[in-house]
Amino acid sequence: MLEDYLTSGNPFVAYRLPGEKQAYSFQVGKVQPFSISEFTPEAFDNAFIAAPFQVSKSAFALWPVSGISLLETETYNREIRENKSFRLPQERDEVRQDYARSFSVIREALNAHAADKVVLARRLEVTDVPEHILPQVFSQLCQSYPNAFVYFFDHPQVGRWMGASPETFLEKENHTLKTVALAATRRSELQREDWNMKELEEQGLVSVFVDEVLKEYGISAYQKNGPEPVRAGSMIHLKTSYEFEACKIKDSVGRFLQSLHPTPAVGGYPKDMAMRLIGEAEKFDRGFYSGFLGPVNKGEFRFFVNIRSMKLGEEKAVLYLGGGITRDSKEANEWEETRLKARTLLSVLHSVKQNYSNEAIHLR
Ligand SMILES: C=C(O[C@@H]1C=C(C(=O)O)C=C[C@H]1O)C(=O)O
Repeated sequence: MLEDYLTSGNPFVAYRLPGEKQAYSFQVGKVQPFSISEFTPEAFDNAFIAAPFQVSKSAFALWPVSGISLLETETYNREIRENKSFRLPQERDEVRQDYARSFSVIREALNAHAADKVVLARRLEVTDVPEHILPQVFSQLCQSYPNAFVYFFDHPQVGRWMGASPETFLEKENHTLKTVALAATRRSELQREDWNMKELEEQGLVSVFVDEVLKEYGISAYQKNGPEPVRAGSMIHLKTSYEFEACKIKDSVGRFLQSLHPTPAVGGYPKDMAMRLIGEAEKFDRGFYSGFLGPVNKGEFRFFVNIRSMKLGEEKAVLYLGGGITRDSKEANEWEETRLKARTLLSVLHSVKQNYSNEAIHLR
């Protein structure tokens, strides 16, 4: 199925929801650019939504040409497992120095108390990624990350993206809305659970922001659990879960999405200043990275943050990797954290490539 879309050049969407066995796919027909403040589950029923990082830019709704099909993801080679011995190759000095420069722009602003947290992202480019291995990479991501939202889609107006996101943005199921405050990163083999002040603060700021948005919408009765550690591939994050009644924002779901996006998990705190600083420090457009995406169906929707993702094109993959910077952040640790996040996709790309051609992956 995915092979057919790729060879025919037809736009498509494929996704696998967290915890589910089956994936879905469809060929894209109608497309509608829209502002996320206009979103209602009714008007966008059956669509797959992709919203960019910047709220001022258009989000896109992609509708199936006809039906949505089930996609088997376990029919591929079961023997390919995430390669635990995978070693991320060294990156070029230039890339390393660019990151250090961007980091110092953010740090100076934080030291001057312009903001309390800013998420700094960078890119990592992998060359020699042939198109024909992509269906298997998707399938392998589904198998390696059963609790992630795994997606692969292509449309000329959005680009070709694949990822395995551990982060819910906003979900509506059975009259209940759910969101999370997810932040702070550790290697999962470090089993220690004594999170330090820096980690508690960077996650706490996401929680503070969610509390503020809920308050702005007059929502005072909500369930809040956490923070608790959650595993995402070879990492552990801290997560606070929120739940409240969907009727509280019945006529303002779109405006609510706009207020919540981007949370300080991928933007920063306060939001507007963090957005400005990201614009100054990062030398590229994030596009759909750290935006949100997911399906809408029968009045319900499941939106996830577009992280642990890559933009695909011309035999290459560009990974986007971010991490929260606070006044206590150390540059070398933050750099290593972005490399750790790269493992989510690179270890799978690597094993699929090895399986096909016995070749390792190459970084540009
Ligand atoms: C921004 C990313 O991840 C986010 C940032 C985290 C952090 O700063 O520790 C942790 C989880 C995510 O909310 C990313 O993976 O690119």
